[in-house]
This record gives sequence, C-alpha cells and structure tokens, in this order.
Amino acid sequence: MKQSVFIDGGVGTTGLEIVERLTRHGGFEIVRLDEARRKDADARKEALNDADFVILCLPDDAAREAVTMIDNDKTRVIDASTAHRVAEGWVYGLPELEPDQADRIAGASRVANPGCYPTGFLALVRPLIRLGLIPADWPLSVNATSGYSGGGRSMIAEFEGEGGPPSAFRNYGLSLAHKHVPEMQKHARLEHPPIFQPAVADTYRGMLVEVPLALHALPRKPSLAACEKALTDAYAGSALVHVEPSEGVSAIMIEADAGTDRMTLRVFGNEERGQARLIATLDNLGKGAAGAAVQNLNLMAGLDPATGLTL
Ligand SMILES: NC(=O)C1=CN([C@@H]2O[C@H](COP(=O)(O)OP(=O)(O)OC[C@H]3O[C@@H](n4cnc5c(N)ncnc54)[C@H](OP(=O)(O)O)[C@@H]3O)[C@@H](O)[C@H]2O)C=CC1
Ligand SMILES: CC(=O)N[C@@H](CCC(=O)OP(=O)(O)O)C(=O)O
Repeated sequence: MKQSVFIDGGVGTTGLEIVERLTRHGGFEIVRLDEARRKDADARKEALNDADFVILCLPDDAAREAVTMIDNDKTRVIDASTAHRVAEGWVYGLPELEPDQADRIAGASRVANPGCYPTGFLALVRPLIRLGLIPADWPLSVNATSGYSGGGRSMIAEFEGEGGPPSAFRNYGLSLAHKHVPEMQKHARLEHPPIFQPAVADTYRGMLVEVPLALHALPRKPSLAACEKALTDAYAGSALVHVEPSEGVSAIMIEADAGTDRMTLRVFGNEERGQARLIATLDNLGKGAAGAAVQNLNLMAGLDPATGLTL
C-alpha cells in the first residue's frame, strides 16, 4: 500500500506545485481536502493525524497551528513556511547544506523546508565558510531577484490583475528585517546577519541570488578557482545542485533554471582586482519550494531524492 501525503494548503501556489510533482511521481497517495472543508479545523485535524506525511503549504501562523493539531507520533511533517526554520527540534531541509544533512532529513519527523532565497545563499557560501575561506565573522551581503510567484496568491493577483504589473522590477526589504535573514545567518553559521537586498521582477517564476566577495580583503585571499573548486567539491554527488563554469558567459538570466527543480552555481569575477560574484539560479517554486519539499519527502521515505523532479 502506498504511503499517504496530506497537503495542507493544497490549492495555494506551492501546494499546487507539490501536487503536480507528486502526481508525476506516482509513489504516494495524495490527500487534499475539498473546497468546502479545506479550512475546517476538524477535517484538517483528522487528515493531519491520518497521514503518514504532511506537507504544510500555509502562512506561518496556520502552519504553527497545524503542528499543534498533530497528536500522534507517526505523522511526519515537512513545513514549507518560515515558521520552523530556526526552531529547536526541526531539521533544516536543505540536504546539500552539510555532508550529513541528507541523512538527518531522512531520519527526521519534523523538517523545515528552506526559504527560496536562503537556498541560493546557503549553497553559495556555506562550503566557503566551512573551509575557512570566508571567516564566520565576515560581513556578507546578498542581492537577489525573484519571480512574482514568490509572493504567493496575493502577489500573483497584484502582477496579473486588471491594471497590469505594478513594476518591471522593484526592490523591497529596505528595513533589512526580511524574514529569511535569521535562517541565512544560522545555517551559514555566520556571526552577523548578512545584508539582504531582495527584489521582484515581472516574470512568474525564477530566481537569481548573488553574493559579492572582496577576495583581496579576505584573510586567505582565495582565488576565483579556489572558490569554484570549493563549490564543485561540495556538490560533486548532488543530483539537484550543479556548479557550471563561468568562462565565456557574459550574463545570467533569471529564467536560467525556471521550470526545473535544479539549482546552478557559478563563480564570476576579476582575478586582478581580487573581486568575485557568486551567483545561483533556481526556480523559487522548484528547488526554492515545491521541488525541495518533494526532495525531502523522498529522502524521508527512503527513495531516490530526485524521484518526480525535473532536473
Ligand atoms: N511561493 C513561493 O515561491 C514560496 C512559498 N513558500 C511558503 O509556502 C507557504 C505557502 O505559500 P504560497 O503557496 O506561496 O501561498 P499561497 O497564498 O499561494 O497559498 C496559501 C494557501 O493556504 C491556504 N490557507 C491559509 N490559511 C489557511 C488555514 N488556516 N487552513 C487551511 N488553509 C489555509 C490559503 O487559502 P486562501 O487563499 O483561501 O486563504 C492558500 O490556498 C508560505 O508559508 C510561503 O511563505 C516557501 C517557499 C517559496
Ligand atoms: C517575491 C517575494 O515576495 N518573495 C517572498 C519569499 C517567498 C518565500 O520563499 O517564502 P518563504 O519564506 O516561505 O520561503 C518574500 O520575500 O517574502
């Protein structure tokens, strides 16, 4: 008999993307509540406790509430929201983060799916911090642009509404208090929060995440090749994260990995000037959300992590 997966918030932007991947996957029984019952507390409580796995695709408060409704030891949870990403007792669902992270996810009963921006940021910097090429007290910054589906149904309505898109490109997070900063700092193991400069573009899906680095100022003055090698070695066995050469590439498009569940990392820069631009591309709804949730579900169920995903 197939194991069951209840998708709470299954008609939202992320929920629908997960259903699409799991339908292609075919290995699980997908449980969703119909329109009349999808916000009914009793119906949700029953579904949350009946399922082998639950994927929460809800706003943060509703995700916290859903976890409190689970009163058995069997149901295993993947939370796609921000609610538990730095919480005690939860395993951070970025399997590529550390050499043992995939095993930790595989054995966990509570997994917090990472934010889309932190997925790119952490993949770019964590190997360099682990090797000591970037010190833990380094003042990092991260510039990133998302497709507008990153803002869920309300932002999709804003960009696709009658008046047309509000802007081709706009920045936000200007008070430097974006909800993704705590997980970036904690899981990169940085002493200070990075300066996070997000933006949203008039394209449905896709994401560019960029970390500028003054190599000449770093204590070990790593070369561009040393940075690229650190990333290549870190993701050598990964099905979803790839390091591509930068030679001959003069621009990176936000759409580069849109429509897939993969993430591509590149190291650009100017050796003479001792400056680097580390760049990740992903789909905010793919490796940034639904693809990551299905990857974690596969790991927890003991399956090949890429089953049902588009690479
Ligand atoms: N979009 C993205 O790229 C990413 C999103 N996430 C996270 O995933 C989660 C879902 O986001 P997203 O799919 O974009 O959001 P959406 O707004 O598109 O979907 C959220 C869904 O949850 C439903 N919902 C809200 N409250 C309740 C409740 N109490 N009980 C049951 N259902 C409820 C909503 O219904 P209704 O609309 O009727 O209120 C809606 O269908 C969020 O926490 C988000 O931060 C994570 C990574 C990336
Ligand atoms: C474009 C846009 O608005 N993006 C959202 C992040 C989407 C996302 O990743 O949400 P989670 O925190 O659940 O991961 C934002 O910046 O708040």
